[in-house]
Amino acid sequence: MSDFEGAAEALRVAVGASRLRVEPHGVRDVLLSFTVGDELRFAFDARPGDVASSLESVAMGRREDGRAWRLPVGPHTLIAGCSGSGKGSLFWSFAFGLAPAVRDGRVQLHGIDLKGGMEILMGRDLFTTSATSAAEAVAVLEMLVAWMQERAGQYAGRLRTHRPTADEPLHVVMIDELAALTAYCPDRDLQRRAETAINLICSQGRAPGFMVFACLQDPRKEVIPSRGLFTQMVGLRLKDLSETSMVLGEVAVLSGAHCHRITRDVPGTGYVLPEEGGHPVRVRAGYASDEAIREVASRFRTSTQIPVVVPEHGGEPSTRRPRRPRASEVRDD
Ligand SMILES: Nc1ncnc2c1ncn2[C@@H]1O[C@H](COP(=O)(O)OP(=O)(O)OP(=O)(O)O)[C@@H](O)[C@H]1O
Repeated sequence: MSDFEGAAEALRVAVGASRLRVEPHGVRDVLLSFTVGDELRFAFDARPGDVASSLESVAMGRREDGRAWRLPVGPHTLIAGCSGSGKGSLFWSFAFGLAPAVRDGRVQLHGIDLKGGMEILMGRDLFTTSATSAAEAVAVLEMLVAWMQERAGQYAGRLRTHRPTADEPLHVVMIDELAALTAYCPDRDLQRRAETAINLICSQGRAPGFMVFACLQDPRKEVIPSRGLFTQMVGLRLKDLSETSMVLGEVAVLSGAHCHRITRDVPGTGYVLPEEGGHPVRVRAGYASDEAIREVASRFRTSTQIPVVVPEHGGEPSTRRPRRPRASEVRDD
């Protein structure tokens, strides 16, 4: 087996394949799988999800074997990739996948984008709350923690798993750059409160239906201490082998996750560990243009938007809790 692993790169080049996988097959045999051509070389468009979707997983794009790439909706997802690796396309593919459920009220998205809102404001109609400053982000996160704990209290001894409905939606916090909140935030108090709230949602949110989907450039522990609370990771293009190992684990690197070898010309490409187990799979997300984001946001807009209010002269930021939309108010266009 190790002889074949050692010769794998030479064999791959000799055959002209884009990829060679070497794995044991039974007790004595070795299986060599060549991928000829590259399914993921050309970009393709992100599309809104299926209206009848069960909310268990979201169609994000394609896998290297040509099959559709579906990402489990949660509970908590971390997308790591350096600048320009295409995190935006994963952010929007995920939001597009949930868009039909946003329109029918089963999902509420909460967008946090501390890069001046450049990313989320384009699709703001999909978001129940939009935070573009650390103070706003903390207001939203603390509101969600309070809702989560209230719902968990109501479920205690009665229900163990949340089923999203328009009355009790799934809440998904979507963070454009997690480190802007947890590592580079100039206000230490807001940073501490944001970290506490994210940790609480990541550790207690699954059962009552509160999830986090966050993007991150730098996966080091100093930058994201709560990395271990995220239940699934996607590794896009990363700087080096040690970063790939931080995101997907050493075993995944040994079995072929090569985020550090992804080239710049295929943004949105990364590796995931499939739910069913086995080798890491190379995937690519669909591309969401600005026009597509605006179009999907207007078509699937949420009927519940909550203004985030931050007092001008100090004091605690707050959000106004909305009345839950009645079924008759849910649009059907
Ligand atoms: N799936 C994709 N297919 C084709 N092009 C893409 C895809 N995803 C992103 N791009 C393009 O790649 C470039 C970088 O993408 P993006 O801004 O999403 O990267 P990023 O990882 O968010 O970077 P940063 O962290 O600096 O914001 C953009 O020009 C974008 O249009």
